[in-house]
Amino acid sequence: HIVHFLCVSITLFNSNSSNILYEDCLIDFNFMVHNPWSLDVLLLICPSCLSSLVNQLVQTYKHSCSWFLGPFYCLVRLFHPDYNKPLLLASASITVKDELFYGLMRPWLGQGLLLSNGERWSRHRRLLTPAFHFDILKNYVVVFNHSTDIMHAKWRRLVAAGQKRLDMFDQISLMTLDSLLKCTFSYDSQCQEKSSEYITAIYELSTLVVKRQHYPPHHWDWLYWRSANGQRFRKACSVVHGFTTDIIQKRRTQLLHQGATKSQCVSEPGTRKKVTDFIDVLLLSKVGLLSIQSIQKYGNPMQYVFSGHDTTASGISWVLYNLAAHPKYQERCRDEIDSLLKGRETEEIQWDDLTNLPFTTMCIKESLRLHPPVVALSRQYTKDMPVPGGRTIPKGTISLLSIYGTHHNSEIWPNPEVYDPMRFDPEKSKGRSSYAFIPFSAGPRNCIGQNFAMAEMRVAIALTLRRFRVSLSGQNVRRLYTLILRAEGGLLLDIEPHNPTGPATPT
Ligand code: HEM
Repeated sequence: HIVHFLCVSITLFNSNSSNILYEDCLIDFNFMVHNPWSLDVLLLICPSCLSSLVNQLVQTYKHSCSWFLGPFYCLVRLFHPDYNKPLLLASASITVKDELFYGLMRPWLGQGLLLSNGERWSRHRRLLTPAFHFDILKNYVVVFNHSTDIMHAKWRRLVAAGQKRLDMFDQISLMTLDSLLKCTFSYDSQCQEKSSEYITAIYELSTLVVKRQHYPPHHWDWLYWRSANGQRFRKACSVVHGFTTDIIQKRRTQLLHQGATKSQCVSEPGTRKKVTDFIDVLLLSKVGLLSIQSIQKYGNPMQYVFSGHDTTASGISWVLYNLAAHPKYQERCRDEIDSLLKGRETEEIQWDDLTNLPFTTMCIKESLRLHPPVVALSRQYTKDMPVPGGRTIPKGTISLLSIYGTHHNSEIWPNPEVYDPMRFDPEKSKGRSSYAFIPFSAGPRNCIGQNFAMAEMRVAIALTLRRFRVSLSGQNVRRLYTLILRAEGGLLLDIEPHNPTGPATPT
């Protein structure tokens, strides 16, 4: 690590050898020259410059390019569907999630689905797939409505108190955390109304992982665990792990008393049999009720909360931002939602309604293209990987599949910076590669929660537009690459209550 640290410094200070990576980050390069001993100069990836850096790279290299981080790491960055395809479709047995990017999350998230590889991953994925069955997801729509209602009640109180400018990320990530904890752990955290040690710990961990990622000396465990941040990380981990173990223990005892079996987990398609939730699917394996130790072998279940709440919150926040920036699309979505709910006694969005919001869904997809919550995937392969043009990515090379880059590639998406929901009109989508739009990744390691996320996004967007108008706050919004795509300084939007013609009060 020390050698790498020095080599990275040399690379950074030698502008000739770093012309690709730092073309767009010259501001930081100047900063480095003036502060040669500041450890901050080793911020390899300047989060707020990175999105424009990737834009620039995509414009120059339409398919792929490579980066050298010191002499040790060669990264291949891919931005084209034809290049993404063979890598995304590679079997799990030769695909490895590399440690440079994912390893830092391991002390928190353990060896679960998100971070495991090979046979362990396959077993785990088979175990969890039933937890995302449509018959289970259907029941979550009630929860999505309810969590959104709680958020809107809070917004109304804030507006009444004179505060109409809100940071969407703050508001929406609490809402998605609330609903995810209810859906996955049957746990009502009330996190939208009151703060808790556990919620604070989750926030702390997300922030500390990003800080560590951007500070190479802390990639070295020995140093990190002795640092103040390392100790904060350890403390937050023990709060989160203690919390989940407790919830699982309680649910396990309940199931034990009820004599529950696996057959109760998933209802038969089309029937209304008892449906248990995610934690039950995890606990009730085909060999019977799993022990806490066996559950932990599958990794900390907390990772589903992590993978699910911040990503969905980023997705919803950027949709609202794009609709605030394009009032005509906002109005068109609102008309669609108003006519869907017309004549109903309640404002609840139901499962069957989700397929009846075609324009709103196009707006959501276009936002996921322009502002994908997960900006890149990182992989290593245990075999040489052939890509188009007779080229090969040598085995072991870190391959960054740039979701952001692919979605901003002008070869695939003309005028990529323009927000145009009509790109997702079924007629216009014909003939487009399935690997051109990959917010949820693709292939065997795609996002297991994508239907969950799309359902929650549609419910939250529909109810928000039904009850509020959103407009830009006038603040300059700059994309910020962290573990997920955020906005520098928060995503501030102005909200104004809107009274639809139908019933105005949430159920
Ligand atoms: C808009 C919301 C979401 C987006 C954009 C998103 C995106 C992604 C992406 C790109 C991956 C691949 C990551 C990689 O290979 O490194 C992924 C994996 C995953 N996601 Fe999501 N996700 C979202 C919501 C959710 C939700 C709601 C859940 C759970 C409730 C979830 C659970 C997971 C899990 C467990 C994996 C690992 C799957 C595997 O490796 O087999 N995600 N997600």
